[in-house]
Amino acid sequence: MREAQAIQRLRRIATSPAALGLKDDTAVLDGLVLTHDSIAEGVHFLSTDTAASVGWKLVAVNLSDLAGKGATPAGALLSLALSGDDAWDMSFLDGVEAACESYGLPLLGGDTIALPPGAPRVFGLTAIGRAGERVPLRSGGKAGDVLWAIGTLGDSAAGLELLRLDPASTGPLVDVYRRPVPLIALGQALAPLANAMMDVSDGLLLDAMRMAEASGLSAEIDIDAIPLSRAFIAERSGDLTARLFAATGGDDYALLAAIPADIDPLRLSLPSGTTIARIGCLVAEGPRLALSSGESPVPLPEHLGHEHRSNSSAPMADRS
Ligand SMILES: Nc1ncnc2c1ncn2[C@@H]1O[C@H](COP(=O)(O)OP(=O)(O)O)[C@@H](O)[C@H]1O
Ligand SMILES: Cc1ncc(C[n+]2csc(CCOP(=O)(O)OP(=O)(O)O)c2C)c(N)n1
Ligand SMILES: [Mg+2]
Repeated sequence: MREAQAIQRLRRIATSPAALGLKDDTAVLDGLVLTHDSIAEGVHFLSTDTAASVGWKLVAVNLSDLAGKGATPAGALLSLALSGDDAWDMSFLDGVEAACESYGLPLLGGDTIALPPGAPRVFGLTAIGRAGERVPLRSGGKAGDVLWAIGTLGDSAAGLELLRLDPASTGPLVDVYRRPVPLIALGQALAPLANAMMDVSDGLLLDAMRMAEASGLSAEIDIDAIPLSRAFIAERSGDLTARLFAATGGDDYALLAAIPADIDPLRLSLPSGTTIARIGCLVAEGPRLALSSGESPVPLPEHLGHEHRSNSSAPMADRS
């Protein structure tokens, strides 16, 4: 089954208005922003990744969803699966602690289980945030809004490719893959201005299409405007192939915001070193997603980003 099919089925269960029809990254209940993301060995991290970086990543990917809604971290519940390797598990918790301390996220509780020997590691975290004066949804985009990317794209996917070639790889791209930085302060600064906002976790093109879909609009993206880091360009160049890789690789934990054209977020006093780039706009007409480079249209790549899909089609009876 595909992730989208599962969520479609879940929509019939999640009928509370707070669930926002499962059409956003978070739920919004009584002034709280709620999100839950899991990470699994072989799916979100490599067996060779350090335990502390896995703990950090679990917290960071959840905080990124709060950042996308401009929320302030208020608390977390951790789902911990002990692997039987005590040193690994302790180091994992060091990583969880470091990220919680860095972003002022109090751990409030959770659950602990032990995995059967050799089972892949899977962890979950529920992050709870306090909503700001406005919570920008995926669905709030207006025709004419400018699309802004906050943070660089493609670093993590490039880091993962380096690690696949050589698990001993190091450097800034590997660091972004292992220890993503949630853009909490930027999300808080932009939320009051944005008609729509979300974090980019599955790939810019897929997430931009989701924002356009939720807003009943079309997204136009200038592939040349996608923000790339110096490390990314040094590794892969800034040509069209590299840019499409950056726009579809996912795991970025950047933000995508739709902001009215008459507001210039570059005028805000954003934290120094912030990368923020005007990458396109939302329009009323046209295909759901259109790409261009210079003045020329660019055909959409086959895969716009990462979507989970189960490999097994074995019926339940065969699984026992
Ligand atoms: N197993 C699940 N049970 C209930 N809701 C789910 C489940 N999986 C995903 N969702 C909901 O579907 C929506 C989309 O999920 P997802 O794509 O994972 O969001 P994000 O990329 O922001 O983490 C969210 O509202 C999420 O809460
Ligand atoms: C070992 C490994 N293989 C592949 C990837 C790439 N990858 C896995 S999940 C994902 C997208 C984000 O994960 P998801 O579970 O969809 O998070 P969410 O969108 O729910 O925040 C990407 C790009 C990875 N991070 N690690
Ligand atoms: Mg999720």
